[in-house]
Amino acid sequence: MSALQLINASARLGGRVVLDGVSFEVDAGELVAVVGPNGAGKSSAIRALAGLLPLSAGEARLGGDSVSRLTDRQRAERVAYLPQERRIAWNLPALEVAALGAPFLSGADASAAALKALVEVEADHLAHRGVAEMSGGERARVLLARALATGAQTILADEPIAGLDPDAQLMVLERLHDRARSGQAVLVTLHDLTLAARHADRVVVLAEGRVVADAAPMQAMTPDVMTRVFGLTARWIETSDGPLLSGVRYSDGSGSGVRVESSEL
Ligand SMILES: Nc1ncnc2c1ncn2[C@@H]1O[C@H](COP(=O)(O)OP(=O)(O)OP(=O)(O)O)[C@@H](O)[C@H]1O
Repeated sequence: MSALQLINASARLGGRVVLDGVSFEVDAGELVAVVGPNGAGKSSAIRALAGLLPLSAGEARLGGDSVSRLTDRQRAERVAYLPQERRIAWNLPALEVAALGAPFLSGADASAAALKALVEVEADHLAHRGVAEMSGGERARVLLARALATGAQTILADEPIAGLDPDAQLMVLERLHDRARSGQAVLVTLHDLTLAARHADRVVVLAEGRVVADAAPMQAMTPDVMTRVFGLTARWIETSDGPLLSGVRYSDGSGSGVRVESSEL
């Protein structure tokens, strides 16, 4: 039984189809990355699995049970959700914010779990600082610590490395990888395709609310898929640090028009 599953999931927002028959699953012990262009439906898929986006058809399952039939408490016990939005309403110290991730523990145990999670994301030096007085990247680490403090079987992290410096990006992916290796199921959305290739066990490519590919990274993000989904002519370069994606954007988005820019992705 998979830790999480979307089965033919469809959803609409504001009258638009945002998920259109999406199916994929993540097993315990796996780190799976969802990639795709802006608006592809990545956050919608994560929100559906967290029980925050109702489906018009199909099913989202956590631990084999339909998310729609779980109580709020059961969902909170089974899933840690790191939203893309990093706003925190109150200027609480980081330790207290991280402790919110462990609501089923008593005060001292919750604080211990929170501190452990802050250490894990190398943010324990921020433990007593108010989150409103932090940089965006520092706050991102605190919110990741809050998600890790839950100890839930499944971690859903929506763009967990956005806005982080390069060292912190690698650190966060390594921590999530560690969590997968210790038996949790981890689903992340990523825009950095090179990091997705290096850190994910599997990559799900979404475009316009549909799954275009679901396979090991190099099988999922083929040059053909890069062209069809991202409008890039892309090639993977093998380096001693792992694969590196080099892409060229063409002005007509087809991968075959006028070359306008070259970049490392
Ligand atoms: N509250 C909303 N009301 C209406 N449409 C929405 C709403 N939120 C998102 N959408 C639309 O749903 C589609 C999917 O959005 P989603 O946030 O899932 O994409 P995404 O792949 O996560 O994008 P990004 O990479 O930009 O974060 C987009 O077309 C978006 O405009």
